[in-house]
Amino acid sequence: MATRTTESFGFDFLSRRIGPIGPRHGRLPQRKGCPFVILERADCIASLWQRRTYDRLKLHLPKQFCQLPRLPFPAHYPKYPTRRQFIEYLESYAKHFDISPRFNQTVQSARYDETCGLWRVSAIAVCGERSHEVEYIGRWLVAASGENAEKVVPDIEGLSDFGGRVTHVCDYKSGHQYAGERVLVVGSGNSGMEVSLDLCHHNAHPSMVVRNSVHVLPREVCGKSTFELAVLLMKWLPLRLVDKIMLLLSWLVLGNIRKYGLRRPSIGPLELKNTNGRTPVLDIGALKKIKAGEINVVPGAKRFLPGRVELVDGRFLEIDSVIFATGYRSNVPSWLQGSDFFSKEGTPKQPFPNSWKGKSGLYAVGFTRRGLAGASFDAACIAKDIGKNGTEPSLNGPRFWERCGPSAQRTIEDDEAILTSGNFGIGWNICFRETLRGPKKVLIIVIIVNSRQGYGASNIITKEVISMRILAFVLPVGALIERKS
Ligand SMILES: NC(=O)C1=CN([C@@H]2O[C@H](COP(=O)(O)OP(=O)(O)OC[C@H]3O[C@@H](n4cnc5c(N)ncnc54)[C@H](OP(=O)(O)O)[C@@H]3O)[C@@H](O)[C@H]2O)C=CC1
Ligand SMILES: O=C(O)C(=O)Cc1c[nH]c2ccccc12
Repeated sequence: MATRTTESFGFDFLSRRIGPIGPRHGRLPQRKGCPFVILERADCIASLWQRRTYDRLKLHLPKQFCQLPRLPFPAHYPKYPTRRQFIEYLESYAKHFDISPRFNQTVQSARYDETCGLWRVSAIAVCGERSHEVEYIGRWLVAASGENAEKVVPDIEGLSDFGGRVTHVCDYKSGHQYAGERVLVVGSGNSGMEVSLDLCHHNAHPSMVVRNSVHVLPREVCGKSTFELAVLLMKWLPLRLVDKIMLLLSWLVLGNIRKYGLRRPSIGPLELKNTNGRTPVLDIGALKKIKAGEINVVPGAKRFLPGRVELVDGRFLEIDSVIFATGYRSNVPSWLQGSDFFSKEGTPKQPFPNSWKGKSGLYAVGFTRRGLAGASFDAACIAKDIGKNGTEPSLNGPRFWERCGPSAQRTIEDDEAILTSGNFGIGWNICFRETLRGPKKVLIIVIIVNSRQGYGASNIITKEVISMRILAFVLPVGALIERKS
């Protein structure tokens, strides 16, 4: 039978994806002595990197911009680690710091319970054929489900009639399966460019849809990373001047890209990244293939027909397959309830660098469109903030939670419903829960007391509740939870 389990935590760290961001922010509070739990919907860490990236992928920023705090990449790693190396690094990171996410747990909802001043998170835990609901209760909630939680596939007319293979780039592994095929790659971000290049390497014939302006920068100028150069120049020069230098260098290395169907945006690459979040393409060889005519640049796709596509300029292209490299989106709005901290697109409304802290103990890590370095910044701010609260005298820290032991865990039938809850003042709260077991209704009262009063206090409260003449089954300190003062 499906059951529901409730667990209480002094500190909850919730993540639905343990990419580079999960272990990172899991690590920091641990150092501060805060217990936490990381929820992960996949069955492994770094699931995006393990399952949703192609074989040939390498980091396109130098490794020093992609490492997590307190454990650098191994010295023997190359400047641009491969996908495999990056995954191994993340796995060793989790192992080194003893970070064990709870896998196969998908958060359904998270909401702040005003009454007890705590976050309530409901997750579906899958174990083989069985699944059950788990409720986590905690004082803090960190949204770390990422900017790339779900793939974006545009709804283009006629796609269902196309008849050929249709894939999103997150399911693309290599061009091996596309040898000899005419492939339409929709999208010209870093994924679209790199997949088109990989297709060329496998003797496929890609046409890449570029519907908009795009900044293409060489990954390196004279053996030096363009990104690193930009970071360096930003220390002394204003953003717009750095952008001008980047564009000049790009022109020197790549030439005029306009004649290949690639228009540059009117705003410079770094300014555009800062204002719109659009990442410039860091070219690792696709441009050469475009110049050689091996990657055919085409305008927007208007509609699909069996075996072909009609472009917005009225041309028709015969194609065998379609790969959507049309990006990803956040899924925070689908599970975070009652908070106006996130926009409907699922990213914090406050811009960087103030996007990591919401109200009532809500935090966000990794939504700043600043790659791994941005997530690192958020994580450090959050850990520091929680660490500050954690040393308040009203809080007992992790020892309290250890003392709670098994009493902090209970299992209730899944047809239980929260009936009501009330704040009874003087440092404790009571939540009434109703459980329907067959025809009989049982009222369960979960007592939430200030931890410092311990079990003794909860007994007193229990007696008081009973003396209030409520017909009740009192759960023995079902959820002893630190009350937010
Ligand atoms: N080696 C590496 O390190 C790599 C890193 N990345 C990173 O991963 C992240 C995701 O990149 P990516 O997957 O490229 O996604 P992006 O969101 O960066 O790019 C999506 C692309 O799809 C286009 N697009 C969206 N909808 C349509 C449509 N209906 N018709 C035509 N084009 C469309 C967009 O065009 P428009 O601009 O008009 O919206 C854009 O060019 C980025 O941060 C990127 O830098 C990705 C690949 C490799
Ligand atoms: O990969 C991303 O989305 C990033 O935010 C980091 C990043 C990758 N390439 C860049 C080029 C310019 C500025 C940031 C990045």
